[in-house]
Amino acid sequence: MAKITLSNLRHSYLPAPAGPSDYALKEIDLDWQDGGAYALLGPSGCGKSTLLNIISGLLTPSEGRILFDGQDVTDLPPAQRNIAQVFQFPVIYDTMTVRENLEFPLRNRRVESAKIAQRVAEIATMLEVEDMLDTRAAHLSPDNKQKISMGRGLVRDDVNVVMFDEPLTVIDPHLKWKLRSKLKELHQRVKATMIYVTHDQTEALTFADQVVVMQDGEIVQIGTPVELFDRPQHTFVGHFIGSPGMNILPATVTDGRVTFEGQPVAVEGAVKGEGGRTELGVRPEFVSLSETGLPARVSKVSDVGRHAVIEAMVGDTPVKAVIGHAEVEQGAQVHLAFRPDQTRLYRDGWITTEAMQ
Ligand SMILES: Nc1ncnc2c1ncn2[C@@H]1O[C@H](COP(=O)(O)OP(=O)(O)OP(=O)(O)O)[C@@H](O)[C@H]1O
Repeated sequence: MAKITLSNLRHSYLPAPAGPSDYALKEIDLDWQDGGAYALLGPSGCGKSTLLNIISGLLTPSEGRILFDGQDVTDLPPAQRNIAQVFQFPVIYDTMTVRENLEFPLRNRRVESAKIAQRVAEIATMLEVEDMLDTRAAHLSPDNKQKISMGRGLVRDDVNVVMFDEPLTVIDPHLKWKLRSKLKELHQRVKATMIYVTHDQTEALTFADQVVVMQDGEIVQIGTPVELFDRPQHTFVGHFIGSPGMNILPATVTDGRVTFEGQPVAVEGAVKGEGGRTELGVRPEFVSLSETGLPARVSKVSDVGRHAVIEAMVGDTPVKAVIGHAEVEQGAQVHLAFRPDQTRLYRDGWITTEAMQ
């Protein structure tokens, strides 16, 4: 396994890019540590596949270098990069048995028979497919085919990185959670550097120790799932992660004091900088109903199992709050309180409050 360094990477699909908007990847500097479990998370079109293809060598970046353990591989073709990839759709040979499919990447590398048998047995146990080893792959369900496809990606222990590109796309929804946690467990056992590409926050947060969040060709934050939830560095991360996402509310700052819809709001710490577009960020989990606070009218109540999500209008701005059952009805006049240590200020999208000590 290897540490992977992306240095000053930029990529445009246009022959003569003029400005930043012509770049599918704007400026990427990033180290993927040896043995780490990473997710690359972002909406469709943000540049995930472009970045993955640059790492695997299918695409040469317009600018910048890729290093594996300090060695420049930018000009190496995919076959010489020693990478295993698992794609959205299963890549297996239908005419072979499950065992032969798992053996294939090792036979291709002329690994000795005893080692192949041992490795295939290990992977089959981890994936819980021992009882299918002699079944012809054509007879497997789509879920099991994808499991075997993952097994083929994991069976070699000499690859630099294993990359998963939206691997749960074909998996039945009720089996997704099972495979999600299985993959996490596999990482803990195999200890390979793994990069998991997805637009699904649940998949990213379940699998990864570090999540790399991308938007519009840029990395907006790298952090643990808890860090991304607790203190989003950018409004995009706040909004994209969480269900529902963070409330991002227009705010005014005068002499370091913050107001929202004409009312003062306490934020987590001192406000830095000045000018630009200022917004408050507070997660619905930290908005509560209170005796005093921002006057609001409840416009929507959705019961979502263990709690309810309400939307309440403060002036012209909707604010979401997670509250207990039946605390309030649609149309009710209420007051909202934001928990100050969980209320952040953003300037032009980026966090601008100092964290509370
Ligand atoms: N071969 C190509 N030629 C021109 N533009 C491309 C090409 N491939 C991707 N793009 C553009 O580059 C940007 C990033 O696309 P990319 O496929 O990397 O995003 P993504 O995050 O992987 O999206 P998805 O999840 O939909 O695959 C998009 O604006 C896309 O339209």
